[in-house]
Amino acid sequence: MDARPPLSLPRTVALVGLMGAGKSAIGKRLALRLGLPFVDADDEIERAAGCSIAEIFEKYGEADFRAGERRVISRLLDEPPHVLSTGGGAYIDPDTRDLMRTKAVTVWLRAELDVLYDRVRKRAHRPLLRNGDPKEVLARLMSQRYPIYAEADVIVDSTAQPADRTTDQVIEALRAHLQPEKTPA
Ligand SMILES: Nc1ncnc2c1ncn2[C@@H]1O[C@H](COP(=O)(O)OP(=O)(O)O)[C@@H](O)[C@H]1O
Ligand SMILES: O=C(O)C1=C[C@@H](OP(=O)(O)O)[C@@H](O)[C@H](O)C1
Ligand SMILES: [Mg+2]
Repeated sequence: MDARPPLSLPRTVALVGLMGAGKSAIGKRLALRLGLPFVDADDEIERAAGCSIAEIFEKYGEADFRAGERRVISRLLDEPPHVLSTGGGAYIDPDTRDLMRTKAVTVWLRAELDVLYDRVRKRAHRPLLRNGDPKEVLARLMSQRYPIYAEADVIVDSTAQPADRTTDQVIEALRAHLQPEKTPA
């Protein structure tokens, strides 16, 4: 039993990381545990566009998707504190990253290539993984994006362990970041 007071969040917690890191899955669990609303930015983009992310990429291309993503995330970051799972490229866009830096506590769910691949290979809805070998695409994106995700406020490893355990680790890492004086060394 944890006798410490519940973690209170002054700002939205935004989860970042590559496709398959578990941003959506861990985000839902984290919101439940913290008693906060959960929002998946990708769902909000689909709702605003009236079509799927794959269709947005097909019809308008990635640049238009990023512009829509920026608008939606900007709107969400002006709402009261919640848990926000973002799509893997959101934090890579410099303007969206600036918004998230200013208005959210950012958490990078860092995962190894085999873990990511094992999670994404079962589903085909991610447009960036449809062109070429998905494992090679993920490896390339890791080398491009990991130095940028590393700028997040908090970093937690998303391993093959149960998702609830990773959620516990996110909560501990947030506590250490937000209330360092109350966290035992
Ligand atoms: N330990 C785990 N942590 C996070 N996700 C997991 C785990 N084990 C299996 N998964 C599954 O991996 C898949 C990819 O996760 P998802 O949350 O969609 O990632 P993202 O939003 O970062 O792309 C989901 O179907 C999720 O249920
Ligand atoms: O990495 C990316 O650029 C993308 C990740 C996806 O979200 P998930 O990371 O939740 O799969 C989604 O936003 C879109 O397909 C683009
Ligand atoms: Mg997701």
